[in-house]
Amino acid sequence: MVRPRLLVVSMSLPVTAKRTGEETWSFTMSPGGLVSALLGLKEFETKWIGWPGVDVHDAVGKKALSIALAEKGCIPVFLEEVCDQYYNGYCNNILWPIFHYLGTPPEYRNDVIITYQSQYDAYKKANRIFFDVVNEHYQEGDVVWCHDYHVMLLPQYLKEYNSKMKVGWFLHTPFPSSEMYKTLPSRSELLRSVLTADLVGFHTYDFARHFVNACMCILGTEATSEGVVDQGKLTRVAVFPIGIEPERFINTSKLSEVTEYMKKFKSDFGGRKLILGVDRLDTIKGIPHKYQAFEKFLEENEDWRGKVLLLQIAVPTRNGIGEYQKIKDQCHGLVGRINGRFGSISSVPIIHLDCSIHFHQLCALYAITDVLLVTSLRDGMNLVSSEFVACQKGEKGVLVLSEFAGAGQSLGAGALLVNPWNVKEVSNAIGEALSMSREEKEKKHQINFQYVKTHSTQQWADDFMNKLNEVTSKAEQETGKAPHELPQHDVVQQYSKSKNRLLILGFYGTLTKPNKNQERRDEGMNLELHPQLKERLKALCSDPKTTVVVLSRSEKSVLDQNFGEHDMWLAAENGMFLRHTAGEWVTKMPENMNLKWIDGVKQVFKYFTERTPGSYFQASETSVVWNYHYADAEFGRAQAKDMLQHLWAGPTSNASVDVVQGRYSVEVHSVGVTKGSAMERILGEIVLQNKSITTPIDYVLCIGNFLGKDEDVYTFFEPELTKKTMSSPYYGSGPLKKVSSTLVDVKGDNYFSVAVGNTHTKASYFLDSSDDVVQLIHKLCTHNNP
Ligand SMILES: O=P(O)(O)OC[C@H]1O[C@H](O[C@H]2O[C@H](CO)[C@@H](O)[C@H](O)[C@H]2O)[C@H](O)[C@@H](O)[C@@H]1O
Ligand SMILES: O=c1ccn([C@@H]2O[C@H](COP(=O)(O)OP(=O)(O)O)[C@@H](O)[C@H]2O)c(=O)[nH]1
Repeated sequence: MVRPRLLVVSMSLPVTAKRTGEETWSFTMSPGGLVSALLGLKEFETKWIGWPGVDVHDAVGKKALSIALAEKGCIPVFLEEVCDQYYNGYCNNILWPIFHYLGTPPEYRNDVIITYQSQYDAYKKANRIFFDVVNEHYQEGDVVWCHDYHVMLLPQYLKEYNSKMKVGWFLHTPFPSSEMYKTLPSRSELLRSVLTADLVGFHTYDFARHFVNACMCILGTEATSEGVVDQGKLTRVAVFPIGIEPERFINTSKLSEVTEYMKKFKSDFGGRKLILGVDRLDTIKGIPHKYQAFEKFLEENEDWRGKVLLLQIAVPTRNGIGEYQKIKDQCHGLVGRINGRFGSISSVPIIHLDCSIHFHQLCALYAITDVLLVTSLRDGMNLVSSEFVACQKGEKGVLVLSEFAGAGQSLGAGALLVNPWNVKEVSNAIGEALSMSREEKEKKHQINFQYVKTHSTQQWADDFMNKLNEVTSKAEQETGKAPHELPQHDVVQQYSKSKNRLLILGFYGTLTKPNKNQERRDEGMNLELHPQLKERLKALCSDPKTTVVVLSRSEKSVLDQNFGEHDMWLAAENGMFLRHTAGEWVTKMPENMNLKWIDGVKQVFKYFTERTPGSYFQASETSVVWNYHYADAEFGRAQAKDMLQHLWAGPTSNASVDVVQGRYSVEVHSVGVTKGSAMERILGEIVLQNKSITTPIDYVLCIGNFLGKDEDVYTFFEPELTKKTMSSPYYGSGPLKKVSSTLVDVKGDNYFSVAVGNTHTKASYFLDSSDDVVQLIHKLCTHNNP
């Protein structure tokens, strides 16, 4: 099978560069799990795009570094002056703490606007720089795999530029509950961008669920078992727990150098039991909590004093950030205190090392460890746990693992899970691990070893890529059916040529002001006519060759209020009532329409409104709608489900009604009340009142932001369907009889059906927002005089 080339994009490259001369560079491996994990991708032709860990300002240096990195399959991204504000600022001081439930750091609380905004600007700039580099190296067919919170805007930049690029985004950290995520000022922009990717991946179900939930609460998208649906477009969201490259650890542990280290360390530690900690010195790793728990253990277990050593490898990280300096001091203080309390002339209970160690030493330590202690307060996965499992030999050690690490979900069965905030619990777990029987330790180890062996990095990447390919090939199949961007030039040209035009316009989302933030809570507010439309509509409607119909689900009074002054047709309640603004309302309900169900439905809606804060309902003459735009989204949805049960069991059980679920609404109306079905009657009335009509309608433009059930209006005028409709009994016996053969003359090039803000539609074309509708109307009314 030919695999596509893979462009991996992450903030850091796997190597950190150091300048050794004008044109010479040396490299060390970058720390952290993301790098370790991605180095395990062997079966793809991979180019890695990222920051080389240094600022380079001169062209000679950049060129030399690019050449040296190219030999390692790496492409540098030079971030220059934005680097500090971007990496230390927005990424690691805003996104990182929020994603790990630490909240916004204190310094931002007094300086939210300046600090936040300048750092977010740097974030945007940096993402643009990443975009430029990806673009420069992208070849058709490549897959672009974006990693982590550093590049959340990248999917959007890539897709805007080339919608055919296959783009995946994977988050290595937790995605927090929406309650925490909501505090981020740029919350919706980041979510929207991530949703443009073809596939979005997380380590655990919790993180995926939180993401889907945040989209639902903040953007008002829908959740399905496959992912997030926004305006009909589905973004797949799935869970891919990362692994390690087990063979690398297993084989390295067998090397003689490693065996030598094992012997040496054992002798250095003087027969004491070894508790090991390996973490970047990061606030989320809970190192102070680990020390406090160990102190408690020593306090309560006098017998173990002098017989156990806690060795903590605290790998330096993010030195440019104040919080990371503080945590270092805090750890040093605690170690001093505990060593002072429980140490002796010949030994101390804690060795804390502020450094990284050689891979062979790391494997040797993993191999001889009795207890690996992981007390992360939050951790995306924690690969150290898996590495420890892979390296264990002889009598096995025990994994004590924080329940707040992603690894807790995959290695929990073979570990002692702990809440790192509960010092006593961790202390007890240390005791339990140290005294566990050999058999029990072996049993636990085997469970985890099987998992680690079978869930490799390669497997993880294969799963992600297979899913991405599946998703994108499905999307390609569907692209043929997708609507095209409205060719506005043709729309205007055909308009100029035509003699009798019909314009059918929706109201909400079509002629109202667009929701700028694109957040759910703003949706219910935009019920007023777009401010730039008034004059333009006036001009449009005063053209004698143009008939304008506003076809909305709104009530008569709302249409009167917004459009009463123009020379046009108003079709309220999805066409159940119709009037020309010069005349009175007439009822256009089908005969024998039974509306007896309305009172019962109103009672159910009233009941749920009282019990759902922020919800409300509106009853018109032919339908009842319950809205929960302003209610808690998740609760609103649960209530809506419950409401459906009540409706089906009660007032709608024997009634001929449709119950339609909108994004934040439940609507009940008589069967078949759709905009498309109303079109026939509307057209009949227009013709009837326009007795002098001599020219057939030779231009139809239908624009809306309609519910799925109302999209039948887009197909109503399609040339083949129009012919069918013309010969239907309705026309034969009704008011259109006389003009039926000459009523509508649309052949396709003079018919435009347009969905606003929705590319998953039956309409042939789309426009992005009502701002575009305003522009278009402007062009139509100035077509002779632009
Ligand atoms: O490059 P740094 O800023 O120094 O940070 C190192 C990496 O830390 C984070 O790693 C995460 O990825 C691991 C693998 O998926 C996961 O096991 C761990 O729980 C995470 O914390 C960060 O997400 C990376 O971007 C950094 O490179
Ligand atoms: O001196 C060291 C010790 C460990 N590690 C590696 O750092 C990674 C830590 O990954 P983890 O997922 O546990 O946490 P992260 O640092 O990514 O948050 C592991 O692969 C370790 O082998 C390292 O780079 N240098």
